Amino acid sequence: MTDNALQQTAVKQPVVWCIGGIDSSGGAGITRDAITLADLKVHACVITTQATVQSNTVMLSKESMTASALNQQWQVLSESTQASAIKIGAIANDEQALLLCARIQSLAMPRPFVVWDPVLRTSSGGKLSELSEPVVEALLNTVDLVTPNTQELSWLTNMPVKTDDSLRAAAYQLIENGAHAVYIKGGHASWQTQACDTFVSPTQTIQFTQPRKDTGKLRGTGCMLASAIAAFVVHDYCIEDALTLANAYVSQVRSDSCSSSAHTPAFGRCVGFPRNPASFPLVKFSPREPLATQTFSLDAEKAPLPQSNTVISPFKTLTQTHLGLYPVVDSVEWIERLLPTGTNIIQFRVKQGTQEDIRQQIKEAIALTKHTHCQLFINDYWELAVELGAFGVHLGQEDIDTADLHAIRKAGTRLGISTHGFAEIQRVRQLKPSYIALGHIFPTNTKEMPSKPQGIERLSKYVELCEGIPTVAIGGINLARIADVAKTGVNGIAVVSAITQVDDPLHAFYALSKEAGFA
Ligand SMILES: Cc1ncc(COP(=O)(O)OP(=O)(O)O)c(N)n1
Ligand SMILES: Cc1nc(C(=O)O)sc1CCOP(=O)(O)O
Ligand SMILES: [Mg+2]
Repeated sequence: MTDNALQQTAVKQPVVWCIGGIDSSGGAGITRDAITLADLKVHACVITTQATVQSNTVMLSKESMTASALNQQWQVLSESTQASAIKIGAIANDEQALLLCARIQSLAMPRPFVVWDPVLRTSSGGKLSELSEPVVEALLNTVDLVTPNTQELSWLTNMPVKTDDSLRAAAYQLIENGAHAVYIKGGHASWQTQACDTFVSPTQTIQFTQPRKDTGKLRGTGCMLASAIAAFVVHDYCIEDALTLANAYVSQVRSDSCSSSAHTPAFGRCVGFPRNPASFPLVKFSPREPLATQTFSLDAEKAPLPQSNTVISPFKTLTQTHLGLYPVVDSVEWIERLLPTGTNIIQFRVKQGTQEDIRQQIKEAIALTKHTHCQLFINDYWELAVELGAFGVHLGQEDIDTADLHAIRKAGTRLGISTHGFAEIQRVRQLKPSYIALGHIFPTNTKEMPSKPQGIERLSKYVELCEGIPTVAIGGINLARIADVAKTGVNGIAVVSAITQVDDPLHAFYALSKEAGFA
């Protein structure tokens, strides 16, 4: 590659500024950050806080930058590049920290996302940071996310972190102290049987669980994680997905480094975008509870705890997994009208009406489809669907917090669940539903969506991740877009307006099916 071509590649990629120490052994610090970012198609610019002399087992010495040298590096960078995100690692002292706080606060709004990995010690045993309490607080108030391990969490809060309860209390304390969000790495939490990372923000708690893996000699996994989070944020993933992907990325590098001897173990290798479903964590969402009322003992069936070794029996499978076009309609008349197309699946999605009226309509819909091969899913009304013996029920993310999933499974009612990204997929994969819906792929006028449209590239990755569970794409799919959607390998394509808002719905059904290659 010519210098010119190299420069062009770099310019096209988003830029993350990495601020931290140099590890002369090459396993951690800003070297690790730059390698991770390059692996995830992000260009790293670096600002050095200190130069450390260390091997893989021991730290010999360190030399900190003066605040003025740090300032000069910042100045030079800000004149030549714009940071899409900033990743901070080891900060040597209060002077450096206060300078960084001031510089970050002076950035124009909207500021880039800032993640601080508060490295206290190196894995080779050396102390890297001497920060006073008020300065730690100033940093916590400035950055968007802080990613301590349990020892660093204890240092940041001055609280013991030795159990799940004390970990949660310390995380909540950090939020009370002004941190915007915290992601605690569970690798050092020796009391846990699984490796459970915990994200806490003022509004929610998310747990990411993996089986514990022998880390081998791999170093710099904390730097890797925080850099990967920054990379996925600048690639425009929502924070929940960026955390899920970063967790999966580190797990994939770990597995690779344990299974292969063709490289230096402390370095690991580049593995690229995480694609192996086995590397993804189980994800559990819960609202953040007030400190005083924490219980954490949620009903295991309503909100299953992420235990990667728990055996959950699957929901009843579909009778045909080749779903084809999946009309989503709001009346019995629509079902009657579309049944002659021979559709394999249809959804009754009604948002208005009294309970009695809806019960009557569901009864009629079931009667209409009973002796056909059409698989009828009832949206939202899971109790009526179970009671009246519908083929299946379709539920959204909020619904599965409250629905009695055990009752649905016991009744043999199939279950389809909506998802909108990697974190939600990892939340529901463990429930083993009859299908997973992936939305919304394109902008839609049918429903107000809080999430962004996913696009075809992400859809392909979601389909891969759902391995073994049938998938359905939904959202803004029409005749012009359906062929690209079908190429991703989804089992079904759900449409509302492309059938119900056109002059000739039957013709639209056949045309869409043909274009998708279903007919
Ligand atoms: C196939 C399919 N996918 C997604 C949805 C959306 O379901 P939900 O999140 O429950 O939202 P509402 O449809 O209830 O507004 C769906 N219905 N079908
Ligand atoms: C009901 C619904 N759920 C979505 C999701 O992403 O969960 S998108 C959507 C609307 C789909 O309608 P149309 O085909 O007209 O765009
Ligand atoms: Mg619903």
